[in-house]
Amino acid sequence: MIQTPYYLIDKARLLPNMEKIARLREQSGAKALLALKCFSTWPVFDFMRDYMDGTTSSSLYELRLGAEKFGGETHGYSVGWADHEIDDAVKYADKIIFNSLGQLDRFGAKTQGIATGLRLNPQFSTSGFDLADPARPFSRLGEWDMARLEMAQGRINGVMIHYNCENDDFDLFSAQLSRIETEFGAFLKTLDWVSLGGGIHFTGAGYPLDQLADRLKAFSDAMGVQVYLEPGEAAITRSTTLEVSVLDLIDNGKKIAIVDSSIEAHMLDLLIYRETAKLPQNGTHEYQIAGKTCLAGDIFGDAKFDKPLAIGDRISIDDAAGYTMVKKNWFNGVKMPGIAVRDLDGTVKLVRDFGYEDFAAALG
Ligand SMILES: Cc1ncc(COP(=O)(O)O)c(C=O)c1O
Ligand SMILES: NCCCCNCC[C@H](N)C(=O)O
Repeated sequence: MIQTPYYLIDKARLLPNMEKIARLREQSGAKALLALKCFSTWPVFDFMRDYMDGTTSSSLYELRLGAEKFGGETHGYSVGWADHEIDDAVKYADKIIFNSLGQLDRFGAKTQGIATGLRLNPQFSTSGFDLADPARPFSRLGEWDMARLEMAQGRINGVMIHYNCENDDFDLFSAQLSRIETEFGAFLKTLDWVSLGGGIHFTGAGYPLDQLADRLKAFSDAMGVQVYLEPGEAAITRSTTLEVSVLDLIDNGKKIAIVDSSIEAHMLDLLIYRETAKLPQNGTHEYQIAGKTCLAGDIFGDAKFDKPLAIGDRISIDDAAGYTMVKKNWFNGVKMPGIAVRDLDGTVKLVRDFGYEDFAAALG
C-alpha cells in the first residue's frame, strides 16, 4: 500500500474528459491546448497528448515544460516577459502572446519568426470571483481599446481572449461570444487565429457539447479564424483524489479527524476561494476533516461515513488536480503528497515521492 498522503490520478476518470475534448475538436474544428497553470503533472501527458493539440502557458518554465513534456502546439503567454526570458521563450514556443501593446512594442521584433498574438480583454467575464475576474476594474490583463488594438495590426496574427471562469452556462457563453463578434468582429476578421481561453466547463455532466461545437464552428467561419480553446479545469476535472490517513480523533463538542495532510499546503486553491473539499458524504457518522498544520483554519470540510472513523483509516478527497497540485507547498514542513497514477488496467504506480531533501532544497 502506498504511504499517504498522495495525489492519485485515475486515467479511467481522466478519459471521459479527454474523449469530450477530442469530440469537440472534431466537430468544431477548434484546437484544444492544455492550460498548464491549472495542471502541469507531466507523468500523464503521454496519455493526454492523443486527445489535445498541445499546451498553453503563463511563464517561461511552463512554456518549456509544455514543449519538452507534451509537445504539439506550444503557446507562450506571460503577463510580463523579462528581457532575459524572451529569447528562450521564442525558442520553445510556436506562438508568443503578449499581454500588452507595450510588451509587443518591446519584444515584437524578437518574435517575427513565429506566430505572435496579443491578449484582448473584452471587459466582461463570467467570473463570480473578484480574484479571478480578468474584467475587474483597472484589470492589467490585456488590451481593449480599439485604437490600441489597431496599433498592433500587422505585427500580430491572432489574439487570446480569456474571459470565462467555470462557466457551465452555454447560453451565456454564446451570448458573450456574440458580443465579441459585434464589438471586435471587424478586427478579428483581419487575424488568422483567436484563442477563447479557458473557463468553459464543457466536460461537466449535461453540458450541451454539440451546441458548443456548432457555436465555435459558426464563430470560426464568420471570423475566418482558427479557434483555440485553453481548457485547464475542464480537462482534468474529477480525475484525481488526494489520499490521506487519519492521525488523530478529537471530540471537543464536534468530532474532528486530523489527517496527514493540509488544505493550506496541499489544496490551497480551496482556501483561497473559501471553498470546502469534496469529501465522502455517505452515512451518519459526521466528522470535520482537518489538516495537521498549526493554522487554526486548516480544515478541509465536513464529511459523513457509514461507520465511526478509526486512526489509520484512509480518506479520499475528490477533485484534487486543478490549481491544486501546481500550488502544493512546504508550509509547516508537512510531507508533500506523492503522485500516483492509476492506469486503465487498474494498476497503481507511485511516479513521484517527496522527502526531507526536497523540503530543504526548496529553501536554500
Ligand atoms: C489565459 C488563460 N487560459 C486558460 C486558463 C484556464 O482556465 P480554466 O482552468 O478555468 O479552464 C486560464 C485560467 O487562469 C487563463 O488565465
Ligand atoms: N473554484 C474556485 C474558482 C477557481 C477559479 N479558477 C481560477 C483560474 C482561472 N482560470 C482564471 O483565473 O481565470
